[in-house]
Amino acid sequence: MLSVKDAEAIILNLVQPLNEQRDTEIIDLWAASDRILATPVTSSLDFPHWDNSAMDGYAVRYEDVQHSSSAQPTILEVVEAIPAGYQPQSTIQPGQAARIFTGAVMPAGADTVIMQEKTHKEENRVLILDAPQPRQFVRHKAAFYQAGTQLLLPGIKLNAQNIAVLAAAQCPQLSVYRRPRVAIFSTGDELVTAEQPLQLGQIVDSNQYALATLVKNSGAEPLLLGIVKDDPVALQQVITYAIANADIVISSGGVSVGDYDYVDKILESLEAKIHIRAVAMKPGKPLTVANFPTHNSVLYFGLPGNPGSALVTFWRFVQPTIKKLSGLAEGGKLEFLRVRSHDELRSNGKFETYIWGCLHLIDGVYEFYQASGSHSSGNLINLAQTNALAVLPVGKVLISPGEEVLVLFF
Ligand SMILES: Nc1nc2c(c(=O)[nH]1)N[C@H]1C(S)=C(S)[C@@H](COP(=O)(O)OP(=O)(O)OC[C@H]3O[C@@H](n4cnc5c(N)ncnc54)[C@H](O)[C@@H]3O)O[C@H]1N2
Ligand code: MOO
Ligand SMILES: [Mg+2]
Repeated sequence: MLSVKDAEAIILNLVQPLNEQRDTEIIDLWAASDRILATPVTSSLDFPHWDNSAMDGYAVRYEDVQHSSSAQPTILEVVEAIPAGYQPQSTIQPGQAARIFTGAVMPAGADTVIMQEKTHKEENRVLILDAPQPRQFVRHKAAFYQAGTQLLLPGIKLNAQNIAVLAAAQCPQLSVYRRPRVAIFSTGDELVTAEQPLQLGQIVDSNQYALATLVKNSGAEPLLLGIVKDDPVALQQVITYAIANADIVISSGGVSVGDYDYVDKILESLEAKIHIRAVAMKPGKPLTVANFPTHNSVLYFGLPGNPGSALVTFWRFVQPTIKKLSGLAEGGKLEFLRVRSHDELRSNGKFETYIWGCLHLIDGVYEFYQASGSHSSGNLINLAQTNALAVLPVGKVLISPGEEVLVLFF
């Protein structure tokens, strides 16, 4: 059976990232949070835009004040006050200073700022009580960034820092990748919505709620196609619609070997190329991944129906796919943390085993706590309030308390 690593490589190889020419939209900077920048940004502004003061104090000529001390202060004439936001009016001559405030433009002639605490003011004169370093407390024009050079690279996620830089560079509108569209539906005659009364044998379609949330959290747009009966005609209709209207299609259920598990058969009837039918992992063994000759860039994930299996396969395979597809420069590689396990973790050693639980910060160090209760992939309940999956590779049957384990943090 295919290993998780090989399955991941096959899947990521099938992903065709959004196109930087076609798949973009212009948005307002106020709406940019978590979007992915599609084009490089340069600015015609230098940062700082002009030499300015880093302190409240006095702008002086270094050569005037270089030998100052509290015993022998230098006395300078204060010729003007320059608050932030105002243009200096004078050129500082030998023996002169300007009162200046943090962020205010340095006046011509001055090259150094003395902080207020090292001075003593007497009417229109100031006593400099300390010898400064040359050019101290001046933030020089273009010291942080030079106009015309690369400011931001495409493929970055727009967080608060990046958005602040774009605002400062006066980019009120910008080009970002469109959000990937992800169609989601659930299969099964036993499924009802959260509002419907339950008859014996029925179960709420919780997967669709979970998957919609995960899709949104991954920066994509869910297209919810509801519950589809275990009926080949209905399944064929919904899959045909989904592949024509989405970048990724996710179904849950119907991918095992039961008489009513139709997904693979319908995909074959639609001439899909099925790249993966099962993966050596637990939970999540019956996983189907396919694409279509007619809709070459659309990827189909038939996730197993058990709630634990659907979530684990999403985290392990679908989330990195969405990331890579969405234009993120860092692509889709998952990052695992190496942490200490608080609990004993067990596997049968035959499959790569994913155990859900919580990462807790203990004295500044993450530790993994296995969720209590059944780890059956049919048990949804103890997945609540978890934030991590511990991974036991094939062949590893036991992680003892205190031993290190690789963990996927979500
Ligand atoms: N003979 C075998 N039987 C099974 C095997 C196997 O290898 N041989 N694999 C088991 C494993 S492992 C899994 S995982 C499941 C996968 O089953 P399917 O993908 O075919 O899913 P269903 O049969 O439709 O449902 C399984 C289970 O999950 C519940 N379910 C389905 N959809 C939802 C949903 N949207 N929300 C909540 N719960 C859902 C469904 O009621 C079933 O209980 O196959 C095993 N069998
Ligand atoms: O592989 Mo299944 O996902 O263990 O229940
Ligand atoms: Mg089944």
